Amino acid sequence: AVGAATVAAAPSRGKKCGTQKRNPWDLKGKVSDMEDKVRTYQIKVKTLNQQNEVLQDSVSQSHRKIVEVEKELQIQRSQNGEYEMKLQVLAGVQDELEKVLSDKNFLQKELTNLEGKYRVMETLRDSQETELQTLKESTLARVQVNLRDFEEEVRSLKETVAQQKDELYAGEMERRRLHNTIQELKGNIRVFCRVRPLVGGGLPKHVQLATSDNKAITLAKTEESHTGKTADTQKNYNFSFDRVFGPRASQQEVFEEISLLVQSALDGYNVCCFAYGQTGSGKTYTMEGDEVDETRGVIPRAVQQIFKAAGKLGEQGWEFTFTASFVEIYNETLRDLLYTGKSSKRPEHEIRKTTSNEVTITNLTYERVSNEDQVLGLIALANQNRSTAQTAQNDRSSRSHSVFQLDIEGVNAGRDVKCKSTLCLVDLAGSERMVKSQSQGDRFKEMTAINGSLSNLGIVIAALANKESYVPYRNSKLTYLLQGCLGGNSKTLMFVNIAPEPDSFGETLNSLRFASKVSAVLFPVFIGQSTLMMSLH
Ligand SMILES: Nc1ncnc2c1ncn2[C@@H]1O[C@H](COP(=O)(O)OP(=O)(O)OP(=O)(O)O)[C@@H](O)[C@H]1O
Repeated sequence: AVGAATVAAAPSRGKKCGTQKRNPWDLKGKVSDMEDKVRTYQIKVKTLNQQNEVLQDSVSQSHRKIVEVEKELQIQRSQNGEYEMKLQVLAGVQDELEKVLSDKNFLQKELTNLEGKYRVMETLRDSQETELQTLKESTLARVQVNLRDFEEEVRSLKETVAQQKDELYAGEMERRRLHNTIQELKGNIRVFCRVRPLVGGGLPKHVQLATSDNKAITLAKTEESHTGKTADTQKNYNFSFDRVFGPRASQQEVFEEISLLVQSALDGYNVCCFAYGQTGSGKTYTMEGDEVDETRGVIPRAVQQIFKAAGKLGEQGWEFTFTASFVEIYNETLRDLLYTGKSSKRPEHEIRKTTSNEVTITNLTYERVSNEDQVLGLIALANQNRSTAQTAQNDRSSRSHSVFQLDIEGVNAGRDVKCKSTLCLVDLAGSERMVKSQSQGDRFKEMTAINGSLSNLGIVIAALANKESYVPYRNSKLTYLLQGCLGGNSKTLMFVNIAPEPDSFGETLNSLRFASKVSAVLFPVFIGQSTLMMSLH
């Protein structure tokens, strides 16, 4: 600003000079003008120089400033680069934030939506809870009333049930008493006769059965005239028993009679059933029968009845345990038919009496059973054991007694009563008499043993029926083993099985006579036929 003022002052002086006109001659004046001009110019130059310097100064200053500004610009530019990068990053962040924001908005909307729904649900729940509460209260009240009614009903039903149980128990006891009275009236010892069908079929000619009461049987023998001049005569042998079954009688029919005794076994009475008769007369068929349902014999049917009846008595509080054993008596020696061990290690057996006077056999298999199938399995095992012995000794089973025993123990804990009994089913050895010519050695020994034990059985039964003070149980293994099941309140049933073929006449007559002896000692008063029979001897 100072420079500019100085330069502005110079032209005003020059102008003044320029206005003064010099004469051409006035050289001096002219020189002085010139000098003035020079001085002015000099001043101008000086001023200009000064201005120049000032300007140069300011230019250099400006340069410096430019450098500085450029530097700053440089810095600024590099900062700008950084800023741009940051800006880019921030733009990315902004994008993300915007996305997040839009997500947030979406979620917010959803949330609002859900909150709305939740509120609706809450309202619904509240109303349902109120409804439920009301329902609960009313139902509870109703249920409580019903429950009280039910309790009352249950109490009265329980009383009725208890009363009916008492009545049922009294009824059951009365049934037992009556059943036993009937059995005793029928006789604690009974004899049934069963005629086997002819081997070739058809009806036997010399064996006639009474048609009226199923109790009489007539054995007829035609005797040829020795002289040939008189007509042949027919001799009739009449017998009567508690029941006679003809060749057509089914296993079911036969069992119906025995089933009453089987019931007695469950009622706590010992029951013993024998099959007596010559070899091939049908003893095993009667006692065991075949495997087919209709032809099953006494043992499987009795067992079936017992388990069925025990199940029914279970409803009245009775609990039963059953123990089965199966023993063979051959030549007065006992053999366990349920033995499953090595034959070389077969133990020996002895009949013993326990301290409570019960008969037991040492080393014998006593098998706990609870259903029919188990017993059938044991019968099969016994048959297997018998057939093994059979191969070693021909026809052995006919010459041995086989005794199946089922020990029955019943407890009625509620009534504090117990009952104990044994059901004994015996397939006796063939009863044929000794033929002297054939009976030697072992065979003679066998026959003696069989005849001995069978006749002793007759003697024991007779002694029991006559209520004799001494009963010779110990005279044979069979009666010693069975003494618990014979006598007292026990029920005894003897089957006499007979073969109807004419060539068996002698043995049949013999069997009928033996059975009649037993029958006769039992009913000497009632059965006239027995008296007739006795006279035949
Ligand atoms: N009532 C009957 N109905 C049909 N078949 C019978 C009858 N009784 C016996 N049998 C048949 O007669 C044959 C001989 O009977 P079973 O074996 O029962 O005689 P057993 O007296 O037991 O002879 P053993 O003393 O040899 O054992 C058998 O084949 C048997 O099936």
